[in-house]
Amino acid sequence: MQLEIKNLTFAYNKKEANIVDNFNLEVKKGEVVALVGASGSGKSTVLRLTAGLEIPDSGKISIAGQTVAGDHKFRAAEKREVGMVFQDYALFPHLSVEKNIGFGIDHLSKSKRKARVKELLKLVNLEGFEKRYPHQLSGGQQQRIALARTLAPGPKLLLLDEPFSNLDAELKDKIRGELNQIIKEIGVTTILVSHDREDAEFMQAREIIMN
Ligand SMILES: Nc1ncnc2c1ncn2[C@@H]1O[C@H](COP(=O)(O)OP(=O)(O)OP(=O)(O)O)[C@@H](O)[C@H]1O
Repeated sequence: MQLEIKNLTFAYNKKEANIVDNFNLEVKKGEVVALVGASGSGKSTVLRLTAGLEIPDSGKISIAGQTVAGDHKFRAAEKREVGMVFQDYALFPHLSVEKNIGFGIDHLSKSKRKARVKELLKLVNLEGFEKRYPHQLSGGQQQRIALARTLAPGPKLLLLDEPFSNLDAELKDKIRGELNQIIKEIGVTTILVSHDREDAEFMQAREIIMN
């Protein structure tokens, strides 16, 4: 299994009800899974726990066979090799596209990093955009750059939180198609959060209903 979640339980406020309560999930390598369900059902929280942005109250999370949370272990977010794209893309506004994408691969030599950035820009169909800044990009282009940045280090797991929520209907169809193609092309194991089941169908994802 690429991701294994066992009896995961978590509350933001420990005096209140659990937001995630005994949640279980197994995702195979290369699989695309969609967490769908009502607002407030804890979809984003499951992603945050998987990424290492929250500490579970109990239960266990394993990525590619290694325990990252539970059994008295906790691996920090930056050591999990998990890539997450947030709803608002969160590109660094003061950095060029090239530097945004290169952010997570600064362990590579300058020439290798440059080549990797080029490769990713090709993947997301934005060749030649290296020197642009986020404010010079459309919403859809920003989203693709955010995806390229997340994919740059070659994550074991790609987490997408409502990736289409900021896009108008027409753009949404286009982006969904492109995203689907990119994910399938590189075969990255993906968990997508959406309040819209149509997104899951479009991405040919296995649906997990949360409530
Ligand atoms: N940092 C936080 N502190 C306290 N409560 C929080 C925090 N983040 C989320 N919550 C609460 O936890 C619950 C689950 O939130 P979560 O974002 O996981 O749901 P969701 O299913 O992704 O919803 P949506 O579709 O609206 O994004 C909500 O009731 C929310 O108000």
